[in-house]
Amino acid sequence: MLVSVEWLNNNLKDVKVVEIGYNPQINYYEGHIPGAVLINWRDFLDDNSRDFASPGKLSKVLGNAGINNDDLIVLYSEMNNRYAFYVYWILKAYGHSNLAVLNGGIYKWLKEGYPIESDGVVVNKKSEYKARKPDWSSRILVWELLSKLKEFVLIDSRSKEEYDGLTTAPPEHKCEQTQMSGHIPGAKNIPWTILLNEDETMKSRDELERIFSWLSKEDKIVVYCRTGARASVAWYALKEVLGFKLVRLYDGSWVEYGNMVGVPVEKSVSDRF
Ligand SMILES: O=S(=O)([O-])[S-]
Repeated sequence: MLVSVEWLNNNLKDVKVVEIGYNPQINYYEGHIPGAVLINWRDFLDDNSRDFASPGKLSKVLGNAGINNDDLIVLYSEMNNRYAFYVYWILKAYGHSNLAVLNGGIYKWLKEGYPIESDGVVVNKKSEYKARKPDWSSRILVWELLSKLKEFVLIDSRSKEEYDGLTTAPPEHKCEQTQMSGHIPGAKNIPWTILLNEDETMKSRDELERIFSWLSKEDKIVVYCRTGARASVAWYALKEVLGFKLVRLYDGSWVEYGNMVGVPVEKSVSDRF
């Protein structure tokens, strides 16, 4: 579910607002939505790998933030809300269905003149959260992707420059290069920014239908980007807005694929790396 800034402002007392922090998390301290707790996106991951937190760890993270299983969680994040969609995808897998992303995130909130708080970190009374074992039917791992590559309709949510092989990372992630540039063979490039309006809200259902009109409801769709965050916006648009049933996120994405030996890669320009 997407909620508007107006709706959130009217319902702040009845929901748990969570800002998903990236590094550095200065933005939260400079100003955040009143009552919003800060949880870093890495807290949703395992401590020692890029896999996801165990149900035990997730229960602790959400419990420490004062969140209960029945709470309506409203997520927003830095980086154009991309980590809010990513965490939405993770929490859905863990069975938290009372979940929303703030449409347009903090950018839209500020633009509309709603109040912010900047007097330190919000600390809620701890609660007893119980995360269930995750259902990863919306996720695909690289071995399955590679073994059935031709079965899938692949959507690459990165920028055209990344897709074309001109760069391996967007400017905000320049330090984290991959060995190879290009894209997974057969993938179609639908940069994630196409799905958003200028005010960072998601495009209307009609506009999204037009963007994805080349897909059929039976297609087995796989979306990917560099680490899974931008592609989670496409996953949301396809699954939650347009109702495509067979859409999965390859969260290993280019950071995994572009560092693998011997996997097929397509690029639109000659090798520059
Ligand atoms: O948004 S990202 O995961 O591609 S860096």
